[in-house]
Amino acid sequence: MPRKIAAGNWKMNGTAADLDQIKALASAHPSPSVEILICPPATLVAHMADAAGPIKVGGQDCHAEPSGAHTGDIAAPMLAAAGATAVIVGHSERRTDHAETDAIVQAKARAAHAAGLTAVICIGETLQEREAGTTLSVIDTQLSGSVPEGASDSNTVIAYEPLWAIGTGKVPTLDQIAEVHAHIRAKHTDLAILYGGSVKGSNATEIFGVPHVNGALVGGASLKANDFSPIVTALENA
Ligand SMILES: O=C(CO)COP(=O)(O)O
Repeated sequence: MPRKIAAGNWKMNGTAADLDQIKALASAHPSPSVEILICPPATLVAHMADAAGPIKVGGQDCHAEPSGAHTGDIAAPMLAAAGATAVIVGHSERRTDHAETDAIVQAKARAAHAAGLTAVICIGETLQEREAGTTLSVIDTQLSGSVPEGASDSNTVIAYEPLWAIGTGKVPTLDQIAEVHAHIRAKHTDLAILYGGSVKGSNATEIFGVPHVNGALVGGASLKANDFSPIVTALENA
């Protein structure tokens, strides 16, 4: 069975004052039966790792190189040294804002593996691609281009995040989630597959009931412990 993960992506939100949220989350889940992973901005990784108790901490991106002249970038070994155990790579906001291709995402995932981090590789279709009926072929291209050789349940997680569901409050139907997750499962039998896009406490239970959904990658509802905790509980009970 793949691992079960309730993951939060804080995106470009949070300062030291928000570490109270991680402390509250840790005290609400002192011995969780699923993995809880929070990916704060890079400025908070080390602080959060100190305060997180049983909660794992991850980065939101890493460079493909382990060091060098890359102003503003963060290397995977730096994240590991700061206490991270995972890093998100290929989030659609990075693919869009920073023109990251599948090849770049794959190189970043390799860098994550080399640093001993779990790579949380994000894929997903745009609304136009869904309406054109090309969702599964887009997923195939992203999977074959972004997932490196040597990916296993211990070092790689796939996050399916349809772009049109991110931050919009729109969630695919359960059948639509099921179709894509089954498609990914057929190619990656051992990897955890997370769903992401407008997951909340109110819809988590039904989403976690979909076959081959092994958890969630949550944006907005991961910022506050009171919002994220019910999602963790829903996954524990799934
Ligand atoms: O992009 C996401 C997580 O990486 C999803 O964001 P929301 O949960 O805010 O829709």
